[in-house]
Amino acid sequence: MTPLPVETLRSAALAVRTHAHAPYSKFQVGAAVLTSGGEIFAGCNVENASYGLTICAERVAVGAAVAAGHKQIVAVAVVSSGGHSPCGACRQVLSEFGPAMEVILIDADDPTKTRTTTLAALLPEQFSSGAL
Ligand SMILES: O=c1ccn([C@H]2C[C@H](O)[C@@H](CO)O2)c(=O)[nH]1
Repeated sequence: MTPLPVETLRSAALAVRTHAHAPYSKFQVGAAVLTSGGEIFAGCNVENASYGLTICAERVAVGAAVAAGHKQIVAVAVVSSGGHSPCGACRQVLSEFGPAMEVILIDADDPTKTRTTTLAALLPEQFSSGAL
């Protein structure tokens, strides 16, 4: 298996995080997804004055990949203060396009503090098209 371009994903996630629209929570998140073809798409969280219409960084990144015609995701890098893992909704949306993807979690306060897990570990017994 080809090694993951962790540094490139980390740079993309760190760069896009600077564009986060997070005036309410002040919690900025950047995400970068890697497609099976090697392309990288990035997204940041986009909050809204209504609060409930906020879109997470991971889902913005997935949307960018899909909008560009890429539906197979092999890895996602997420950067936030503390290096937190994706929320439940994002785990489910990510699973649609890569149930076995690698998940790289980066602490924005110290980007050398990076840990890697898998979506299968974060979301066991994924609900998928196979159920329908
Ligand atoms: O997985 C997550 C969890 C939260 N957020 C964003 C949503 C909101 O803007 C802020 C605080 O929840 O962080 C993400 O982007 N991804």
